[in-house]
Parts: sequence; C-alpha cells; structure tokens
Amino acid sequence: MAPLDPGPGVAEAAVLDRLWETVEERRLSGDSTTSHSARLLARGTAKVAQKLGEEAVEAVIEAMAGNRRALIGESADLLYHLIVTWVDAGIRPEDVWAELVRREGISGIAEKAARQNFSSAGVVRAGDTTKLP
Ligand SMILES: N=c1c2ncn([C@@H]3O[C@H](COP(=O)(O)OP(=O)(O)OP(=O)(O)O)[C@@H](O)[C@H]3O)c2ncn1[C@@H]1O[C@H](COP(=O)(O)O)[C@@H](O)[C@H]1O
Repeated sequence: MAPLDPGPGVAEAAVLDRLWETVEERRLSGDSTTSHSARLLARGTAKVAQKLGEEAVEAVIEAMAGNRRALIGESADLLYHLIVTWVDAGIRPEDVWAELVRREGISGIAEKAARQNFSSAGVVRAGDTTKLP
C-alpha cells in the first residue's frame, strides 16, 4: 500500500525538529566563537528568556502594522529563540508536540470553562496567583 500523503507543509515543519537538534549540538559543543546559539546559551537562562521576549514583541509590532513580509521574518526569529529556550530548559520538541496533540479537538472555550468550574470548588482560579503555593 502507498504511504499516506502527510499533507502540505508537514515535511517543511520538520525543520523545527532539525533546528532543535542543531541548537542542542551547539549547546554540547559550547563553541561561542563560531555559534550564536552556544554564545546565547552560555549567557544563561535570563538572557535566553529576554531574547525570546524581545523577538515576541518585534513580531507583535509587525503584526499590528500589518507588515506581512516582516512578520514572516520575525516569526522565524521568534521560533529560533523559542527553540533555544527549549534547549536551555531541557525541553524536547516532542514534549510540546505531544501537548498540542493532547489539545487537538478540545475547544479553548470549553477548556477555560472547565478550569473555572474547577476553581469554584475552592482550588485555584485561572489568573489568581494569590492562592498558589
Ligand atoms: N535560525 C537561526 C537564527 N535566527 C536568528 N538568529 C540570530 O539571532 C541573532 C539575533 O540578533 P540580535 O541583534 O537580536 O541579538 P544578539 O546578537 O543576541 O545581541 P544582543 O541582544 O545581546 O544585543 C542574530 O545573530 C541572528 O543571526 C539565528 N541564528 C541561528 N539560527 C539557526 O541556528 C543554526 C545554528 O546557528 P549557530 O548556533 O550560530 O551555529 C543556524 O544554522 C540556523 O539554522
């Protein structure tokens, strides 16, 4: 039997897995003279997270301006910095893919309503950090 066609964009999306492998290799090699990823990771979690935030804001600015082409570029920067953040945190892409798969078919509205029901039983309400340990 012929293999199923995975659909448009599926093969290209594997670039994220390859990028994670590359950044993880750079972390292990630790050569900050030749690798931007190694240099950024060597600066620590706070710097890695700061760069992720900056790239997110830049993507927001281009989205608000309706600048499609620049938004594509900023999206690539954002995904790269998200992957550096995963490597720094010891998260593998399949951890995130599994969470997305788990959420497939669950409406965000229904999920939020379920969370609020949970909180009304006296546990933690969404967004209420005062009750967190
Ligand atoms: N996708 C990317 C990618 N996107 C953006 N960038 C770099 O991210 C940097 C962002 O620059 P900024 O001026 O915002 O920030 P900064 O240089 O960290 O400096 P400061 O914020 O401290 O001023 C630039 O040097 C970009 O080139 C990337 N660097 C690497 N990759 C991928 O990662 C792979 C490994 O790269 P190296 O780790 O450099 O070998 C490459 O083959 C690419 O596939």
